Amino acid sequence: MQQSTSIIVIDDDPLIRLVVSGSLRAAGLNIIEAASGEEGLRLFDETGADAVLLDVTMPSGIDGFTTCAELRKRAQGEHLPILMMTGLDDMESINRAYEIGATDFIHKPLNLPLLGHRVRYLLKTSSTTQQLLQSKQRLHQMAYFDSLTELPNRAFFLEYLQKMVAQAQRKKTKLSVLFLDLDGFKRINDTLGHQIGDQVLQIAAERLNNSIRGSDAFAHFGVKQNDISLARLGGDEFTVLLSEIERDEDAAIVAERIRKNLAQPIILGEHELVTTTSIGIAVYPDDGEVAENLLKHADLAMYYAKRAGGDTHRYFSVQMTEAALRRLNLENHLRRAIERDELELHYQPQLDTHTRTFSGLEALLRWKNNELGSVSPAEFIPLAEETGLIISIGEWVLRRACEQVQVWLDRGIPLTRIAVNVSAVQFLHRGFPGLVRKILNETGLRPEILELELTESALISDVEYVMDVLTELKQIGVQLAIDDFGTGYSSLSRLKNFPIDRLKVDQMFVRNLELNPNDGAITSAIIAMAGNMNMKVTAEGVESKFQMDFLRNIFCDEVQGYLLCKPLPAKQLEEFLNSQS
Ligand SMILES: Nc1nc2c(ncn2[C@@H]2O[C@@H]3COP(=O)(O)O[C@H]4[C@@H](O)[C@H](n5cnc6c(=O)[nH]c(N)nc65)O[C@@H]4COP(=O)(O)O[C@H]3[C@H]2O)c(=O)[nH]1
Repeated sequence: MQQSTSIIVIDDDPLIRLVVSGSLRAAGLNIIEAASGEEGLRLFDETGADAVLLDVTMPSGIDGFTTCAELRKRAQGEHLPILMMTGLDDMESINRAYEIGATDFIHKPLNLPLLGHRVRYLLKTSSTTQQLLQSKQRLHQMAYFDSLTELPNRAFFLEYLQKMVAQAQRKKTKLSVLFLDLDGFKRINDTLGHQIGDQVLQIAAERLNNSIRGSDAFAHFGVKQNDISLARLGGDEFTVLLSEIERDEDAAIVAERIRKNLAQPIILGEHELVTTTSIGIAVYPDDGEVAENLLKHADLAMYYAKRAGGDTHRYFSVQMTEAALRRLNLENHLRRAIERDELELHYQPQLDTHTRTFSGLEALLRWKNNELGSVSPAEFIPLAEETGLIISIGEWVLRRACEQVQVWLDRGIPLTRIAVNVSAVQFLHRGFPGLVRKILNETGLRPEILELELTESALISDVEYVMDVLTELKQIGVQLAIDDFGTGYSSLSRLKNFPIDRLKVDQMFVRNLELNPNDGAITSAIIAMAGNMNMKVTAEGVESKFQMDFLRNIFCDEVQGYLLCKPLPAKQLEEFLNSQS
């Protein structure tokens, strides 16, 4: 036992103090003497102690029981070994001593030679108990808290939510679960690395905490309110529980406060990041009567907020479940579409307005499934992007299109270009340029024949990374086009830094040419500016002669649309091209 181990001996009898202290000092312990309960408490507060020896009867002040109870109330005294000194047959005192929190007792007259051993034994068992307690606390922390943000985790949240649902049921009140997901977090992680990703999550957790501070949602749980009013479920998913709301709308007020706080830019070194948040809301009892369903429905509502473009909130509705079932069904079938040979490419010709010949083709994906019938790419491409299936599907499209065009070129059909749509997810996936190079090698197609149609959204993330990929693609020798131009975020001045060969004006402008003179003006301006930047322009969705003439008059390089030809399967497209020559 170390000399620094200190024991407070509290007894009003100076003789007992003397002999007890002497015996304990001889056992190597450091002794502090106190002549009353009050003095003992004061000394404990001032110096602390590893154990206390305490006389039961001290007539002049507070007695041993009160002193023991007072010691136990102190944070430091909760697990303090307290040895009480009682009369030999005083069963009542012994029982009371245990009830009040004494660790053990010794009776008078004291057996002094044994006293040192007794106290050392007590200290030893107490330190083992302390260690057990600490490991229990650590285990609890690990099981119920997330180590990165120190927020409660999914297990904690679900248990707590169950309790709160039971309470809401008893009290006939409403509660609300908010399910949060950071928009574009995966991209931050992928492009800037996990360390930055982790920092973003920590900052988000802190902002969340600040957003809900002051709410009393967790007051009754016996854990500090700010620690548990929200949880991190994993990844970039967080939840907030509002355990009592009056009206459904109250949840949206909280959601909006959170959304705005989280949308503030985050500065990390030289990076300025904006992470917006999508929030789904489910309200008890309407949206679910058990915790798991409420959480599931809030998650589903979050997914709809995300699909609406993110940075917003959505309330759960029953229709969402139906749509989710369809989505799940679609996803299951889509996973096996390639191996079941359900995918096919159609090709739509593009007309060169200067030479009046069909110069290029756009490959458009079609999916026909026995159970689902034909599914529109507008429906399954976003699903493929969300599930990551677009990586294998996109590779299939690229290979199939290159193979087919090479076959046509070998047959002497004079094609100068095949345009293939590339999703943002696919473009930003590591190794995309390598894949393009590999497919060109495998199929033997000359690189300049292949044009990759990128979306504006692919270009707005990490500018440096995007520039590297574009440069590598240009080194391979392929052409680069921006699809659906005019509707997205890019301005032409931003695009001028990128090595882009062509803009495809969005169908929306072409559709309104007859009705809205503004759209005509915008289209003319895009064509003029693109010309200045050495980019060609293709107009999509041309359906009428008026649109065609208008576009030709403003020197649009190429047009594509139902007026000329619908997207056709390979065989029919070949017949169409042959009929034109
Ligand atoms: N109203 C009208 N529509 C016309 C006309 N001419 C062509 N279209 C349609 O307009 C869409 C043009 O393709 P997009 O803007 O790239 O838009 C495409 C593209 O974003 C995506 N997509 C299609 N195939 C692929 C693919 O292989 N990979 C990826 N990542 N996306 C694809 O799905 C979208 C929709 O494809 P589709 O349904 O094939 O729809 C095609 C095409 O069939 C017209 O005169 N009038």
